[in-house]
Amino acid sequence: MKIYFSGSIRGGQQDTNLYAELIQELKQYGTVLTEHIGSKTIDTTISDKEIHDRDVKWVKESDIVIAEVTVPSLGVGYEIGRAIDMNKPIICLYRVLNGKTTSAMIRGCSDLQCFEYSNVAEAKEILKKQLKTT
Ligand SMILES: O=c1[nH]c(=O)n([C@H]2C[C@H](O)[C@@H](COP(=O)(O)O)O2)cc1CO
Repeated sequence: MKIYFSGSIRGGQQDTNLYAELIQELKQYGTVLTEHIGSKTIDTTISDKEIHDRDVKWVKESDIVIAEVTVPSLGVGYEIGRAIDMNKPIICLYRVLNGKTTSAMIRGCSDLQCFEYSNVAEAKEILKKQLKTT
């Protein structure tokens, strides 16, 4: 199974270590196409167009998209929208921080599965349950 993991980069990298942990967990279920999202080092050798075209190609290739959407990110929202158009199964994970929840355009979308969690162990449990049945 090819997994497209989506998480904020330019939207803010405060959750990068959490993404790395989730990516590590996801590797037991398949190949994660986007391991770089779990690293704070941003690749400056490729252009924005190259990033965009590569990532859309990876979304197309993927069997499932898993997005951590706690940190609002234009890129993550865009990838989710493109994945919906491609009829991909999509799982969104988010935490409620300081009473702020995620966008209604994500939580209210019936084309994806959205789960709230509060710690990594809970996120791993959700992934285990969902990926066994996907
Ligand atoms: O350098 C990058 N590499 C990359 O793969 N992306 C993709 C993957 C992420 O899921 C998403 C993050 O978007 P943003 O940078 O707008 O937060 O976009 C985004 C950037 C920078 O926008």
